[in-house]
Amino acid sequence: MHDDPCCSGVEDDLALLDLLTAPTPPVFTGRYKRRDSDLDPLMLLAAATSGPHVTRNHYAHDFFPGVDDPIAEGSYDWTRWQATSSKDRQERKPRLKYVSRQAPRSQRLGLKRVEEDKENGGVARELADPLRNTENLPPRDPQPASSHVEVISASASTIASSVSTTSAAPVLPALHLKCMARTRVPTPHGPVFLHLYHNNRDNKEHLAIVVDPAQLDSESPAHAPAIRSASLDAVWTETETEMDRITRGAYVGRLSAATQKPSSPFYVVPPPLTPSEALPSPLIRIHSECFTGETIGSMRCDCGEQLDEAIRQISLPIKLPSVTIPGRGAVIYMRQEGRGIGLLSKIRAYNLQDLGHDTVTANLMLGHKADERGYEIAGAILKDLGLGTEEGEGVRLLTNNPDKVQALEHEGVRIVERVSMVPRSWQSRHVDHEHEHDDVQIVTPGEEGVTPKGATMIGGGAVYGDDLEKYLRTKVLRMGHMLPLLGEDGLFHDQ
Ligand SMILES: Nc1nc2c(ncn2[C@@H]2O[C@H](COP(=O)(O)OP(=O)(O)OP(=O)(O)O)[C@@H](O)[C@H]2O)c(=O)[nH]1
Repeated sequence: MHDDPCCSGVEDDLALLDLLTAPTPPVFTGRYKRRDSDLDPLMLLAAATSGPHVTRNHYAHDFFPGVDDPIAEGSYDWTRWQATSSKDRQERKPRLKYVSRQAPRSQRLGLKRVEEDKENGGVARELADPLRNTENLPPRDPQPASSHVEVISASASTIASSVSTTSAAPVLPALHLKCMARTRVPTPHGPVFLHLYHNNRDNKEHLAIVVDPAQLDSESPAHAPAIRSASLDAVWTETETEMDRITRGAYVGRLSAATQKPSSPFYVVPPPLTPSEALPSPLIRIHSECFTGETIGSMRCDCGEQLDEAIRQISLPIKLPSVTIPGRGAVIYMRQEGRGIGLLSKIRAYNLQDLGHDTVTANLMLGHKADERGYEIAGAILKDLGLGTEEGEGVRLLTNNPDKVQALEHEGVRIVERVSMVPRSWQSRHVDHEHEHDDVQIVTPGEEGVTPKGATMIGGGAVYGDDLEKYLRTKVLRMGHMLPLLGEDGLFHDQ
């Protein structure tokens, strides 16, 4: 052993390496005292036995290009070794570069996707591709979380709008859906019941905004059937308490510190006072999420206004020959941002629209369909609320979109009437679209002084502007929305 601490360290390492790599296993004699060295003997051993590509942290990369790969830039091929002067060496200093032996991430993901596509008949790609999937969330487990979950299966498979191309529909698990909670929310148009749904299909929390203020008055007899969620009112577990039911919203009447009456699945709803044929069917809107229009008041679209207008119209009192009853219906709020393409793609589409393309072309340029929404979940929510069922009342649907009517009918929703959603900025120049029923009249709030004109979203009132005009015209001209356009001649033209 050397006395020089520097040399003795290296020699110790080499001796240890020799010993560890010897054909017969080493026997520790206690001659090598433990110390911290610059060279970790275990790393040396790992490097010597596992090949040049193994480093402490990287199992698929070389920071120093492999000596066994003469082609790699910077590597050293000893068979070609020639003595060079120190001047030459300085000129040809090898550049050490980071070299990865993995294919680029995009290529590896691409390959993985092709394999998944083969295995799943194309479904995996649709669900896993982060640029196509709306929220970058993984699909949920197709099985319900627990066996006691009350489920509602929808009647038919998802269909996209008729604007969609005819590619093969992915095979999806049967839809299971459940209302997890409900609560009263006061709004400028009156109280509503907000229902939150979970389902096994898309990992999103879809909502139902139920307008049925008559339910808050549990003392007076009801004139119309209550709009309640069957899955919420069901018994979830044998051990659930009244407080469990009340907390999740399964109660009747209005909650207060003094009144807490849980609903019961065995509770028989008293028959309505008014015969069903005299009642107008509940007014329904299937609304798609629009962060820009509803939250930051974007004037590129009328989505915020439409949401507000729908709640306002549904909340209007209904005047029957002998009595005026509160408005009733629901907005089913679907988390299908950007007509199903997601917020990220919608933001990109807006930039393409600023370049001069319309809303349909911008979607197509991004590799999306003009409309990627499905209505199976919306249909199942309506069914859970007892709306639009074959055996119950039909519904009146607030929309201009013929595809939506068709898609909902395909899901088994009984639509007895379509009610137009005329943009507020167009209302003054259009003929009055007020709904007329033989002896039923919707009370206009201005007349009664009940509620101010619906204007609750950011910016309030009517949305207007060039961007919106272009958007609305495209919906009429390219997506077949059923609204008359005002021509340059000053006349309305049905498209
Ligand atoms: N991709 C895309 N989506 C948009 C654009 N503007 C609004 N949206 C989305 O469109 C959805 C609302 O769709 P609308 O066409 O207004 O309504 P609709 O449901 O088809 O028809 P109506 O029932 O008549 O209102 C929301 O999800 C918005 O986020 C846009 O320029 N591009």
